[in-house]
Amino acid sequence: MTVIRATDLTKSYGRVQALKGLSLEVPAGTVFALLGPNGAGKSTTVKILSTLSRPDGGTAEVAGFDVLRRPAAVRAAIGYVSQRPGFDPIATGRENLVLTARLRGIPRRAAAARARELLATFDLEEPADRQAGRWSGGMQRKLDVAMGLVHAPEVLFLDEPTTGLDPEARTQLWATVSTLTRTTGLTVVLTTHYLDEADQMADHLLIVDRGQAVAEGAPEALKADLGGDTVQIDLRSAEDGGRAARVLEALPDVVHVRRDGLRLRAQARDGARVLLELRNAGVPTVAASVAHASLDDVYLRYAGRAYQEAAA
Ligand SMILES: Nc1ncnc2c1ncn2[C@@H]1O[C@H](COP(=O)(O)OP(=O)(O)OP(=O)(O)O)[C@@H](O)[C@H]1O
Repeated sequence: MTVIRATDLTKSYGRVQALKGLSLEVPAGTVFALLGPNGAGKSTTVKILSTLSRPDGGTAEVAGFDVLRRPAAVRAAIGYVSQRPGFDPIATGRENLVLTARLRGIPRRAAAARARELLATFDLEEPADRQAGRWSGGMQRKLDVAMGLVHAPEVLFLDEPTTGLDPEARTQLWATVSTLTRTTGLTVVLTTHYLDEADQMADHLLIVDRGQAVAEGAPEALKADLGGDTVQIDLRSAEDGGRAARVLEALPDVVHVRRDGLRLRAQARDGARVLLELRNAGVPTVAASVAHASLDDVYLRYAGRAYQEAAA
């Protein structure tokens, strides 16, 4: 079942075209990640889907409601956790949750019960009655996510949920979110510029570059589509580079041979065999490595530039 469907979304801010016709479909009960470098258009997409911003063109439906015609119904069906903290630092964690629930129209007693339940789910019972402003960054982030879940939404939007968190807090948040989707059927849509986060968390991934979707699928499938191993070879001279490229291009099962100065990269079904063929052809190498294809390789293949380069 599809819980979000967006078609051909466009959005400009003055002369900046943030979205140039982006479409997506999110299956219910999954973690769906929008991955891309800063400025790719991820936040703009999430803001449109959560009714915080209007598209210039295109359509979007969330939980069966059109975002432009039924914004109130969409808002009732979703939770939204922005990049910036949303809790009141002077109030305790419990007070923040109860207040959020009351603002959502939940009666007093039920609000207190929901707060208790969420504090337990997010392992926040210990600091619950201390001011949230004094909590650790990881705890505060969990509180923000818990506040987004107070009214038990169908869909939870998380904009860059782990930016600024230490590795342990990130891992904890990933674990909690994936448990939630498995146990409650919640659909999570998150944006991230971390390749490892997208790789580990997402059931389904949409790679966004310059306002457009460039690739889509399960992380494992996207990597597998590249054809197995990534081979990287460093050569001594441009002449050796040319020879090596010719050897690689003549091999079956080797694709996307790219030269970058004295470095050669290619996708191969059997990376070790490629290195052997190069040795048999007598091409000397300075260094060589074989690794499973990563999301970095997926990005390079579909966006046509390295992820680091795009992020810079
Ligand atoms: N309110 C705004 N006014 C002007 N330009 C904007 C505004 N919001 C976004 N933009 C521009 O639109 C483009 C897409 O921005 P968006 O925030 O959607 O990207 P992003 O992929 O979410 O990146 P980030 O992680 O930096 O938020 C960028 O060029 C950005 O500078």
